[in-house]
Amino acid sequence: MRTKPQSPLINTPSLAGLALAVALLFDAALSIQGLVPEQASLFPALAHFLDTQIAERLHTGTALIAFTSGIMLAISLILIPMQRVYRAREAQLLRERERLEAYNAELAQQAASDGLLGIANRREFERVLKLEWRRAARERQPLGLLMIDIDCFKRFNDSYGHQHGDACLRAVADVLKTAAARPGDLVARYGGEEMVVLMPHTSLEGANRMAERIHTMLAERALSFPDSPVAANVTVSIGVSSLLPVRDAKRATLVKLADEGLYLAKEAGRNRTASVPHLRLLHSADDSETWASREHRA
Ligand SMILES: Nc1nc2c(ncn2[C@@H]2O[C@H](COP(=O)(O)OP(=O)(O)OP(=O)(O)O)[C@@H](O)[C@H]2O)c(=O)[nH]1
Repeated sequence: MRTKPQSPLINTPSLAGLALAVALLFDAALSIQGLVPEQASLFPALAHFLDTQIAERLHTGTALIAFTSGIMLAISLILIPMQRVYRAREAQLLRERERLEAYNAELAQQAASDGLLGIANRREFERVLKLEWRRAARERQPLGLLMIDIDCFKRFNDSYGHQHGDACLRAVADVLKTAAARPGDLVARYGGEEMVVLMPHTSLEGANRMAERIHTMLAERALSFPDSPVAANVTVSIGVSSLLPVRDAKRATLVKLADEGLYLAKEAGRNRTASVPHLRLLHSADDSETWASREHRA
C-alpha cells in the first residue's frame, strides 16, 4: 500500500542545529540557482544572523533532516562564529589591498620618471605642463620654463666614456633639483642631455634668476671637464621663457620659446642664459586680456 509522502521535516534540537538547518537549506537554494556565495547577497545576511545569534562562543549541535524519500540525515556540527572568520579575512584583504596600492604607486612613479636620472621623464613633463598651463590660465599667473643643455657633451662622452657621461648627467639633474626647490617646480629630462624646469607662478625675470642660480650652483659643483672649449668644468646653456596663458597663447609656444632661447645661448658662446624677444600676454586692470608690448631680453 502506498503511503502518503511525508513532507520534509527538520528536527532542530538546539540553536546550532537550527542554524545548520537554515544554512543547509540556504546552501541548497543557492546550488539550485547556480549561485556562489560571493554572488549571493543573502549570504552575508545569514552570516550576520549567525554571528549575532551565536555571538563569540563555539556551539555544537545536531540537525536531523528527514526527506520525503524516507532518507534521514543526521549531522553533528561545531559552529564557529563567522565574525572571527570574517575579521581575519577582512584583515588579510586589507593587507593585500595596501600591498597592491603601494605596488601601483611604485609602478606609476616608475612610468613617470627617467630611470637614469631619477627625475620626471618627457611624458610626465607633457602631462604636468598641460595641467599647469590650465591652472596658470585659471589663476592668471605666468608659467616659466627653462630648457637646459650640457655644453659640448658629445666631447665629454668621447673623452671620458659614457659611464662618466651618465654620472655627469645625474650630477646636473641633482643641481637642477636642488635649485628648483618650490613644491610646484618640476625638473624633467626632455631628451638626450636636455633637461627642463617648469615653474608655476614665475615671470621671465624670475625664470632668469633661477637660470643664474643654476649656473652658479653648477660652477660650485666644479664637475671637471678639462677638454671643454668653454671652461675647465661642466657648464650648461639655458633657454628661458615665460607666458601668461590667456587668449590664443598655446603651451607649445612656451616650449618653443625656451628652445629658441637655448639655441641663442649656444650661438652666443654657451655657458649662458638667453631668451628670445616674444609677445607677452598681459591683462589690464579691468581683467580683459590684451596683447601687449614686445619684450627684448637676451
Ligand atoms: N652618457 C650619455 N650621453 C648621452 C645621453 N643622452 C644623450 N647623450 C649624448 O649627448 C650628446 C649630445 O651631443 P650634441 O647634441 O651633439 O651636443 P653637444 O656635444 O652637447 O654640443 P652643444 O650642445 O652644442 O654644446 C651626444 O653625444 C649623445 O650621445 C645619456 O643618457 N648618457
